[in-house]
Amino acid sequence: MATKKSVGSLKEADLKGKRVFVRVDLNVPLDDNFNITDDTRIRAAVPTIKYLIGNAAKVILSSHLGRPKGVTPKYSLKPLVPRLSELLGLEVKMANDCIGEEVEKLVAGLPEGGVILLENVRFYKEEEKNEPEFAKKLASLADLYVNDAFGTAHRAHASTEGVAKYLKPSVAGFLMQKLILLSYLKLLWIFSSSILEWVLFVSYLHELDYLVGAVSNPKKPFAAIVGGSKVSSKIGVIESLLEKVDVLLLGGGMIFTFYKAQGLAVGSSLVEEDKLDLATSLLEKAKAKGVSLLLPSDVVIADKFSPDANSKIVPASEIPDGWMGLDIGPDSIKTFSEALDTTKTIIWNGPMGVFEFEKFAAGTEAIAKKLAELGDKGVTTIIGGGDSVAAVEKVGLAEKMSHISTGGGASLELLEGKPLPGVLALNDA
Ligand SMILES: Nc1ncnc2c1ncn2[C@@H]1O[C@H](COP(=O)(O)OP(=O)(O)O)[C@@H](O)[C@H]1O
Ligand SMILES: O=C(OP(=O)(O)O)[C@H](O)COP(=O)(O)O
Repeated sequence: MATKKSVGSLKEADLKGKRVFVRVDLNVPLDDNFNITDDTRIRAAVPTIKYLIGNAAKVILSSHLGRPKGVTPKYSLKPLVPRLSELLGLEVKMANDCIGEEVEKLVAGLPEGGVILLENVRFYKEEEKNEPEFAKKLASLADLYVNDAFGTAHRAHASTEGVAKYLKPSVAGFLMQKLILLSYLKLLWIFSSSILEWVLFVSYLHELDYLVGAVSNPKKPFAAIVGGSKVSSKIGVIESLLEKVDVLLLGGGMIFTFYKAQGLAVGSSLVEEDKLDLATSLLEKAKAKGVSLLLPSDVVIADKFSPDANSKIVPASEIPDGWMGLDIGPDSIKTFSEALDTTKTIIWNGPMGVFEFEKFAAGTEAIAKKLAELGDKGVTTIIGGGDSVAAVEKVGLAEKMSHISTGGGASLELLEGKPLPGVLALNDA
């Protein structure tokens, strides 16, 4: 990092009349009627966009939503336009595509201070493959590049990484700038011999100190809670978490791969078959390291993936064929709560269950309440991830947490010490 500082930051860029390609992470949760159930990520993108509008730039917003395979109306970004327009105080224009002639015409007609939102960039498979020709097409729409998509900073995709090669300057937005400062602070912590320098720096940037503390010097015991459904993306992170944490609680869709690796039946629960060996080795590693790795002892199972499914609570070892685990059970909530009672720092990514369905929300809500209660007692609590933050917002406890991060996988990879491609690609990184 910090190799090409001369090109400058967003504050130094000449913006008047310039077309700016802004990658944001607007991957927000939507319900079945396309209502936004949590707008945290939209709100987090607003300061950068408002700054660009205020400096007479022509703003071209790009984001993904979900993981579509090709053009899928369900994953259109259109439902976000009203909320985005409301937050920005102007009418955001929606493009029907993210590249091509029609988009070029829309961009050409953009007034200074105007904003268009491109359609879901993942409608093109070239996005995730980071294909140079696709990145060039995105780049051709603009004069400069701003990346403010912290939640997607761990992905080397065309709109998060590739495009930076063809658009100069390419700089961080304000949300991402926090991240770059964070990386700097990490190095400072490692190399600084002056505690005073460190204390001064951290107090100056106090909004970062929770994450910095968690990354470099957590108050111990340190616990991580990992759940959610992105098992293949996140199971690998557990290996490095085992180097850092004293307690590791697993929930959500993550657990069934571990159960299966132990020879338990998991019915039709979410399982990553090719991660069974990894799960076994993680259990062994936890034991060897003396990390208290807890899997739920009971689960709430359902006969279908639906809010009105029949449900029952069973021991983890008794999931029948045809049933799937959609939440952690009451005994597990109790055990997890007790394990958290003695900790001083907690980082949480991934809901404990399918909290979007009331029948399977109890585990996530109980853990959110536990963190809020511990936060009141001085424990540092950090929540990251689109759905995890949505869950905590849903129960009205976001304000109680020490730090809310828009990134789940990105925060975990940061904690792992991995360089994030979306940050490295920038001129000011
Ligand atoms: N047991 C489970 N089976 C399937 N999906 C689950 C399970 N538990 C939680 N989930 C789902 O995980 C999703 C969130 O996962 P993820 O994207 O990894 O979290 P985040 O967005 O916080 O990083 C939620 O939509 C939730 O419904
Ligand atoms: O929601 C996201 O990450 P998260 O679920 O880890 O918080 C980001 O938008 C990245 O999405 P991806 O994991 O489909 O690349």
